Amino acid sequence: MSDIQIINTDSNNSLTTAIDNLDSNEDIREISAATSSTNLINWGTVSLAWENLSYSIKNRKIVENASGVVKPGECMAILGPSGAGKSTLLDLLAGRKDHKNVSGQIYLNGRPGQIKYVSTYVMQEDAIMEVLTVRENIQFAADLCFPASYSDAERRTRVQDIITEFGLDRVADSKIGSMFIRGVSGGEKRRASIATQVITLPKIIFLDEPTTGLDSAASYNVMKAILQMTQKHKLTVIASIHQPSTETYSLFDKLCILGRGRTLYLGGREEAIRYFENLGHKVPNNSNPADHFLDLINSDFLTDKADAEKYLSEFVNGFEGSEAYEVMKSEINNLIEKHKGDRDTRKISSKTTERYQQSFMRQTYILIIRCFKNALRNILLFWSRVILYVCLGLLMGTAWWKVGFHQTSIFERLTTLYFSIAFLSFMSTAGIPGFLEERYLFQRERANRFYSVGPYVLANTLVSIPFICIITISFACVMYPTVELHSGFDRVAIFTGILFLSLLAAESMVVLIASIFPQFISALCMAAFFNGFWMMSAGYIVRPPDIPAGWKWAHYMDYQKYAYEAIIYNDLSGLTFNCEKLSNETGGGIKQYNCYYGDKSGSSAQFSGEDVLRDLGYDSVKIWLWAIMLVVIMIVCRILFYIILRVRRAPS
Ligand SMILES: Nc1ncnc2c1ncn2[C@@H]1O[C@H](COP(=O)(O)OP(=O)(O)OP(=O)(O)O)[C@@H](O)[C@H]1O
Repeated sequence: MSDIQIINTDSNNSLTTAIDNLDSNEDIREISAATSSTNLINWGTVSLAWENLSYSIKNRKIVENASGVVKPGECMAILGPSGAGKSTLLDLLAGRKDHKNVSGQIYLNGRPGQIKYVSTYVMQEDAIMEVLTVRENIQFAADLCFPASYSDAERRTRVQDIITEFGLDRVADSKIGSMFIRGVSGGEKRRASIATQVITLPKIIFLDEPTTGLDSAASYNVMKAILQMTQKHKLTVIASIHQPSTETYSLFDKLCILGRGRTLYLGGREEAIRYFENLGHKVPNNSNPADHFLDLINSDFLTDKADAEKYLSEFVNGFEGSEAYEVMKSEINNLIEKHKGDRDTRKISSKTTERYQQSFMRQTYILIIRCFKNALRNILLFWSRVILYVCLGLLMGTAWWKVGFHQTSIFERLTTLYFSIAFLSFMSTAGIPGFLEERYLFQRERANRFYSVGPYVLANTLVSIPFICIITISFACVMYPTVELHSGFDRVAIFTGILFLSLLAAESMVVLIASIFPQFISALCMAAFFNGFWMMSAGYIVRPPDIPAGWKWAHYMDYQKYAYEAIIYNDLSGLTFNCEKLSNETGGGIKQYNCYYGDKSGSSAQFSGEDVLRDLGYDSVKIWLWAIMLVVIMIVCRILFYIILRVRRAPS
């Protein structure tokens, strides 16, 4: 019987299964559900072993013939010089590499298995919301990934426990901190980030360089917290690490030392000193053993390639002929032998087959609360835009102060309205940094199966609505009365409503672009490019009849066209404009008035807004239909956003 015990949380019936023979997707899905829902529960322990693991790219062996074992309660460090293959080995063990380039075996409790369903991979970069407190971040993670059967009190207790385990009590209610808010220290931030990702106590934890960027004291505290958790909960932990200090090094139980993808040593940390001493490389007194090993095996600076190969091969051969190697091999064999008779014992109850802990609606609700808090506190996301738009409203108000009803005001009205749509839409790009930060967190949490794409997209969409509403109203309140556009509640309401829908469409387009181009500069460039493109085809810079036939499609796809035409129609219809007076005399063919629109015979002193709309070709605009078009464009962008997130995986 396997060590892996899965408890059915819904029925409280104990089910036992082995994580093996998971050939069909159905099985994988079931195990995934069961394991993630029971990580916190009495689930047994998992040992990880690998044999003859190799990984090649373009005929180059990045990891070669690696074998090893890590048992529950052990914390192993993967050490090696830069480019030795530490991250690659970690990724291989975590099942994050393309199978077609991988050979060898990975065993969970001595049996082949699907590792990603019993493990968590903690990446180097912090994945945490900077404007939330340490406790809020951990609490949201707990709300998302604990089984629904857990009460609020149980979740809070577990959150407090992990805060204490990671030594974060003192800063539990401090914000993480961003460029605008002074927050916790780098080490505390790293610990909080790790805590949010391992709160379910996955049986195996992979950490990619968890101490990168931290000073030695902070690194020590991070590793100590991880080690305490490893021992307390009998977890299996593997971390790649770059030059640990003596104190940090002393926390590891095991070492795997790599050189150019080959295993130069794998075994106990303390035994490593004796092992290298036997090879004639005694660790000098009062020196850091990790530094000594790394100096010893670093062949990068041997100019002759053959010499470097020979030098490393001596270590590889030395290890393969050593007692440490025999111990490792017999540990792997014992595990395989012990679990030889294990069979996939039972089908897991259908009640445990949900992939996520919370229902779709509950995931959406939790994410809405979190996104809302983030948007409320994250100055970059919306508030910077509110300030910007109010300033812009003031600027426009002073530039086009009370435009009036002379025919020359028509040009000013068209320009003001076009500028309102085009520039405000353009400024949606200000939300890119905040969105990218949130997207990064989404990728990490999705990879750890906290929630699915649908709830995230829905939460992101719904939360943007009230904030864009605030932005639109604050701009309209300043600009509309100062420019003195068409008065009346209904006119103001239509202007604000159309601007609001246009900004929603612009926002949807920006998040879509940023999801396709997730690096800040490329997202910014592409968003600017598309905004420029829509500005050009909206019908103001190039009048609709003059748009070349080959570009007509862009005009009809352009959300700015619908917004611009709708607010022009809203403003001009029902108004009367005065023509330029040329002469007081009448008769004899003398032109009394010069009218830009309407009756141009010279006898008419005024023309209507409808005349202007007809001349410009906007007389067939239907405001409600154009508003629907804006909603359709927004929905299409959001659906594409969903599809992009679904098909795009987090970079490994
Ligand atoms: N996808 C890839 N294509 C080509 N070469 C790769 C790829 N992935 C890794 N490598 C190469 O494999 C070697 C090992 O890379 P890896 O990132 O695992 O090393 P590392 O020990 O983690 O290095 P560092 O400590 O500098 O992060 C490097 O020489 C790297 O250039």
